[in-house]
Amino acid sequence: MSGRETIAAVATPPGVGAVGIVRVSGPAVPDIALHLLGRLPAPRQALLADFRADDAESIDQGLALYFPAPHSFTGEHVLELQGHGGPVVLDRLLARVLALGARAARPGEFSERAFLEGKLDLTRAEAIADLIASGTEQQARLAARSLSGALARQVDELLEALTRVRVLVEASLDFPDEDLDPDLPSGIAADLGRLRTDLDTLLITAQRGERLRDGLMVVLAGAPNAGKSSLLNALAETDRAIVTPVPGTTRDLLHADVQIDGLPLRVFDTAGLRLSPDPVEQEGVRRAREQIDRADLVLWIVDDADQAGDAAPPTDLPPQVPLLTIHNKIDLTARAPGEHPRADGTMQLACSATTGAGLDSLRRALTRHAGLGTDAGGDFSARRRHLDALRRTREHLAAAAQAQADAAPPELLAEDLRLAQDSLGEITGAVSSDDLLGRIFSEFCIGK
Ligand SMILES: Nc1nc2c(c(=O)[nH]1)N(C=O)[C@@H](CNc1ccc(C(=O)N[C@@H](CCC(=O)O)C(=O)O)cc1)CN2
Ligand SMILES: Nc1nc2c(ncn2[C@@H]2O[C@H](COP(=O)(O)OP(=O)(O)OP(=O)(O)O)[C@@H](O)[C@H]2O)c(=O)[nH]1
Ligand SMILES: [Mg+2]
Repeated sequence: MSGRETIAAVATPPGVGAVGIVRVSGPAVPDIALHLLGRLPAPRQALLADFRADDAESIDQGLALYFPAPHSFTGEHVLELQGHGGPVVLDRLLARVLALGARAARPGEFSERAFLEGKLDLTRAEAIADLIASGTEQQARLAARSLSGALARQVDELLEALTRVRVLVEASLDFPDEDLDPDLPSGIAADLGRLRTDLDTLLITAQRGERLRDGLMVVLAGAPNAGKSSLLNALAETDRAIVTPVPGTTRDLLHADVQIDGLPLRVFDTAGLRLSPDPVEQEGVRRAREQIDRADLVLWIVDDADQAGDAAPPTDLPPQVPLLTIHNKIDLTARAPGEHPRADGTMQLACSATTGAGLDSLRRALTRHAGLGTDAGGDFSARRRHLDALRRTREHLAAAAQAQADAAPPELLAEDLRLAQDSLGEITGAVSSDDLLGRIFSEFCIGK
């Protein structure tokens, strides 16, 4: 810690508030406190004091809190100056602290130091940012669970199990001529099997957590005039998109952010897919297809009157994107609203954008698609970064299991396990690189 610079920032949001906080962290804190307050506050005890300018005149009267290292948020010496919440007061206070030897903190730098000082693992640091940014109660609840360590604990348990297997394998490498337990290979196989099952379970929970954090991208697609724009408006309860009886009305991509039971959705309206001589419409169709490729879910909209019975969606859609067929305009036909099983076992959903019939079923189908239909009590918020690391871990473990089954040289098995451990360790930061840390903490707000 010594030798590190002392950082400072306004920790409260810009604008006017009852109270505003300047936070300072680093080795120069005691010295800064002496100059600014005339004395060092007793540790962790609020001190009412004048915050003094260099001419000893008072900038503000406020509460000062001193957290000596290592018992602070960052693990360094921390000084909190809780003044009156006006932008000019806080700017003057920050300028004074900078003049006394601190430098302005970069976004996320306090949390980064907390991580580097071992106060927070990466999932908890990310959970702080997610908690602050959460837009729904559900997101806030899950982020709070991650902040309590729900993800970190499970990753640590897996890391421990993985380490135990590695120890067994490395032992057989280091002492190849010893009389090792003849049951060792089957023991390793069993441990590996359990590890892979536990990892898959964690991956499923993390996927749900990621969907709740980032939301689902849902794309409305289909033939012109099917009622895509009308459905966007109905789901968003606005007049976001232009609706006319003219096929080919929508050309640009439009989207609306919609919340269903705390699940954030970004719903895209697209140009109706058809061959058109009109270059503007062609471009619209190109953009629609691009968006379909990126979707978490495509709602394929058909006009119920146009479609006899079990209409199958076109075959030129990307096979990896899940698709739900929606029969719209059922107010004009005899079809009952809600879900109907199709002959091939998949579902189709019937609704009317005009009357609203069947829209509740559609909303339920959307939350079910996000994996939120069930009680999710053990959940936590997760990020794409965590999913990537879990998936890479899974691949390395699969390779390890294969090497084991093939009775491959133990060096290969050991290497796969080492790679698996590195990938898993990235999640909490047990294994990390400067590049990774830079990417994570630069997304935080200043003062955090
Ligand atoms: N005024 C204020 N409120 C705040 C924060 C802050 O920094 N200042 N926080 C900041 O984001 C959050 C609280 N998080 C904190 C986490 C750890 C410590 C801390 O002092 N930890 C020491 C002592 C622990 C103990 O006494 O049990 C440590 O970990 O050693 C302080 C705040 C939210 N509210
Ligand atoms: N009766 C009835 N009419 C509907 C319904 N949904 C949409 N329409 C009508 O169908 C026509 C086309 O609706 P849009 O929402 O513009 O259809 P679209 O799929 O966005 O069409 P394009 O943008 O041209 O691809 C309009 O006249 C709508 O009022 C419905 O559920 N019932
Ligand atoms: Mg439209």
